[in-house]
Amino acid sequence: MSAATPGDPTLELLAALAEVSVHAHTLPTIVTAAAGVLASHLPLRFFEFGHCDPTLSTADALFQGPDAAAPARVHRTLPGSLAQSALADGAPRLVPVPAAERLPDDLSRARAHGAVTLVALPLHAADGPAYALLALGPLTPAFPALTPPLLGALGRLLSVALHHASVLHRVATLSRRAHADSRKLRDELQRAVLPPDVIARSPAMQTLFRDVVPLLARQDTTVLIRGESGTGKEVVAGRIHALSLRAHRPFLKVNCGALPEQLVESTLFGHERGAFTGATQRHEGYFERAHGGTLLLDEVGDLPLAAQVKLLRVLQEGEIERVGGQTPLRVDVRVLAATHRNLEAMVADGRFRADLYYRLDVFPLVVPPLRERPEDIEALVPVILSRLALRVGRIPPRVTSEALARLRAHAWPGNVRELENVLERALLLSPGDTLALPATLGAGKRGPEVSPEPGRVETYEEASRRCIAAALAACGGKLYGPGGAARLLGLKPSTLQSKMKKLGM
Ligand SMILES: Nc1ncnc2c1ncn2[C@@H]1O[C@H](COP(=O)(O)OP(=O)(O)OP(=O)(O)O)[C@@H](O)[C@H]1O
Repeated sequence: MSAATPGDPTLELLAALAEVSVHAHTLPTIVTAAAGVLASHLPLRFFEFGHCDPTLSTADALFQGPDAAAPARVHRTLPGSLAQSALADGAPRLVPVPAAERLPDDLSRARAHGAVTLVALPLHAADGPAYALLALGPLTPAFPALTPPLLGALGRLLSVALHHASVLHRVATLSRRAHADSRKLRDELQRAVLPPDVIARSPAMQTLFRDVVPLLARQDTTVLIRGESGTGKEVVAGRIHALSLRAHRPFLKVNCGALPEQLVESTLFGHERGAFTGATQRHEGYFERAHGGTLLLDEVGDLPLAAQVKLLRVLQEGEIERVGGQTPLRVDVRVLAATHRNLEAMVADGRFRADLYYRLDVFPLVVPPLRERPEDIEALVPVILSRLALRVGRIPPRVTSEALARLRAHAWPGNVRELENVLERALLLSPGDTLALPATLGAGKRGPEVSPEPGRVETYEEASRRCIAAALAACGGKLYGPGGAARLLGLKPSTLQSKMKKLGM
């Protein structure tokens, strides 16, 4: 600095470099700005600039500065031996390049017009010592203006700029990492945290909801959700949709078992006006309405064979044809299918198409029956009671440990839906603040058979429920076919089904 006097061009040069150190935020911008300042204040016709880490041992590594964004040109062009000698004693200095030194093309061209000199400046960067190297050439009479004090001041200014750059670089890296971490955490949280009304306390359900469902949600494959009636297959399907990229698009559910046979196709695929008597207007089916989203085909085993063929075509080709329509329509729908039936047996009987079965069964998923996860019963009871009580404007009643033990001991052939029904009845029977369970929960007891209280005659409904539940429990929940509850009770499958519906089982 001693070389500078007010009005001196050297002072102006330092002031301009000070500006650089304040405003430049990355090493390349420091380099470019400093180079611009030097070029405008010193009549140099050529120079290059870079910084390097003297702790790296080989000459090549010497030019690989700690910042990957450092100007590559210097890294490539300055011979390592030359740079090492320029940086040898750690003091700011000018090193004339010997005439015999082999130089890269660009510096050789510069040397054709005069000598080339290196300027070595020790810098103090945030992450340890570094050096700035300037290759100057060809020299002009102004060159001696780069005196050692000026070089020292230049080095200090560049150190400050480099320090800023390095701190900013770290802040930017940390902020990028923090962003990525928070995104990851949010995703994990979304996966791990279930909505409060979805219960998964048992290990089996935790694995299902925390591991399997998020994994399936990320794919766009068909999933076949299996499990006894009322186990929560629709709840699982809803979570798959909610965690998928289709979450902001529709999630529709159609119960294939509840559709009148002659309307199955038009309900699923739509129909054109006049396609059949009564088709007074064009109608969009479930597939069209679910476009972009997810469609749950509940009770897929109940689809008539004709509709099965059409469904297979949609799954394979992504196209539907409205009933009475001529042109296929492209639809983008993720299909989830659910069933409580034994589809393998139905395929063997010819009631379900084998090709459709294999197409649906891409990823089979089984929701275990409630009797296999008593921990969930305990957690479900307060959630269901709160929901039911809220509906009728009551405070949820207290559940005694005896009541809970009874609920845990029951076999729940109708699973969570049956638990909901029992609790609804119990709530009606409990005007006070303690839940009173009905004398019989149903016939699906795991423990010793509990008969109605002595002296009380069972109602017809209670007896039917107990009888059906016992048959279902004996058949492991299987309704139809050999070893099914219908055969055991001597009923037609459709009769058993309608009785169960009537009883809310
Ligand atoms: N894990 C759960 N947490 C809270 N409620 C549940 C859970 N599983 C099921 N339920 C409730 O139980 C009832 C039946 O569930 P859902 O309709 O999903 O069963 P499903 O297996 O699809 O039945 P179906 O075979 O009759 O179609 C619903 O009211 C649902 O909200």
